[in-house]
Amino acid sequence: MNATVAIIGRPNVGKSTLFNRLVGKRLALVDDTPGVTRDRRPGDARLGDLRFTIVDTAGLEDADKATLAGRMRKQTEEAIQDADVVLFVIDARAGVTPLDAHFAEVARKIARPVILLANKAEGRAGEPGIYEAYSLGLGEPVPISAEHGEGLSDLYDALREEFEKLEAAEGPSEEAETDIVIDPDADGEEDDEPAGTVDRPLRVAIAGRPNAGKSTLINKLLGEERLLTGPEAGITRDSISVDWVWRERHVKLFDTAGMRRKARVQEKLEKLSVADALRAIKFAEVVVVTLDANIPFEKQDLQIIDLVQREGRALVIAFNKWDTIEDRTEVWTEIKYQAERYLNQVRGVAMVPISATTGQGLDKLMEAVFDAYKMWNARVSTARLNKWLEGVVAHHPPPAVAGRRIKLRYLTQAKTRPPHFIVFCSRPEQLPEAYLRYLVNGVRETFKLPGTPIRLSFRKGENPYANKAKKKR
Ligand SMILES: Nc1nc2c(ncn2[C@@H]2O[C@H](COP(=O)(O)OP(=O)(O)OP(=O)(O)O)[C@@H](O)[C@H]2O)c(=O)[nH]1
Ligand SMILES: Nc1nc2c(ncn2[C@@H]2O[C@H](COP(=O)(O)OP(=O)(O)OP(=O)(O)O)[C@@H](O)[C@H]2O)c(=O)[nH]1
Repeated sequence: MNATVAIIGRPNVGKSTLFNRLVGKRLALVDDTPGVTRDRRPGDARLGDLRFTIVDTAGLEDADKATLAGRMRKQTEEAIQDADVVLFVIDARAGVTPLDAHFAEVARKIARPVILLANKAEGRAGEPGIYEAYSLGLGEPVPISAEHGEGLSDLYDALREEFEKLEAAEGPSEEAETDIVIDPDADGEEDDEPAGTVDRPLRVAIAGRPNAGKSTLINKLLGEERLLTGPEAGITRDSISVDWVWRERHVKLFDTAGMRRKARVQEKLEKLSVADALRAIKFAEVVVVTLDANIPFEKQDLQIIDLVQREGRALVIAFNKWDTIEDRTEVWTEIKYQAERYLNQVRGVAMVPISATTGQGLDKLMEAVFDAYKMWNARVSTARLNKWLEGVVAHHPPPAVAGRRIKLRYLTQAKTRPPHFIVFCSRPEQLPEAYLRYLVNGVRETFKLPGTPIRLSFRKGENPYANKAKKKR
């Protein structure tokens, strides 16, 4: 795979310097007059063992304020069209400017993975800008100094991760890409619902251990014996996908091991299915983990659920073969009880009893799939988060460690799909695990995110707004 990576950002943030750094030759013109990069130029880049094509986007020759934003939008969209990954560069010393914010909105709407780079971060002058960068909603900024060659190993890690995802997605699905379409509306947790159209079907994986009924489930959903009449078992190692429409919404379903059962020797199956599940999970936005309601929460089931959680996918659990259960009330009570015990990390996850053979519960299952997807895309405004954090600090502050209280200063959501929150605090390394869980559960309950994997990271630092205020003083 030869990936193409585009560098975008407003004039003068250091795009050409970064380009030169990655290409290793003085190809692009660097100047501190904004707009000196006149062309979109490609170069062969290397970073560690990564090889890729890097494209520097054109600068804007005239600095006519009235047309700048519009022209940048057009140019950026063009550059992004051919790119697999986008590097969005801001100047950490200048902080987030309105033009950056406008630009970030364009970048957020595109279906490409974006890595946010806070350039000119050498020394401490870039620090406030780095914190501010979280507010762009493009994930965690990677501080770099293109000029001094600092932060390149973090850039390497970020790129590598994206390349790996691209490679994984290159398998069976042509359009399996890591979309980062998220809601630019910073003011609420409603989300746009991008997937479900012809162009962007919602990617749903059906995972579960052998014999749980995955193939039967997919066949029933599709209403035809599609999977079983597919290519011969053993021909492909990839999971297979089928397109399907549910209530006018387009869905791409991925199955895992079903097809291969006949081709593989029995003893291999136990091991394989987890690796297979992982593969399907990586393609998917929502994963339906199918359990046999007669024997739910086996070790392998929990392993698969754990994988989904770790991969940060939206999750729904289907309890299949419900037609074979006699005392349904009793069994359901028991399942709910066990779920509390085993599924603490995805508290409140949607659980749906189904029968893949009779079709019972399948509409409920699909409703749960779309609901889970919606939550996975949720965005909570910074204002609401900090209002909540204020209450936490007042009533359940973190414990004192070695006689000093750890201060929680600021909370913001850096990313969706899944929701990822960043807490700025003093001495993050000393916050106890239990307190972290307390915060995650608090966020989950307060902002109504049951069952969604939630990421919460800690950063050492001040409240970026406090910093700004200080600067002004
Ligand atoms: N301090 C510092 N300055 C940098 C860094 N990277 C770039 N610069 C400076 O920032 C200025 C702009 O850099 P360019 O690479 O030309 O910026 P650009 O984004 O390509 O600009 P346009 O071509 O106008 O779009 C130059 O003076 C660079 O020397 C850095 O890491 N630290
Ligand atoms: N009674 C009942 N049996 C079911 C149901 N769903 C699947 N089965 C049966 O369970 C067995 C396994 O179903 P499959 O669909 O092949 O299971 P799978 O999960 O695809 O299995 P692998 O191919 O091994 O991964 C078959 O005998 C199915 O007929 C259900 O809802 N009710």
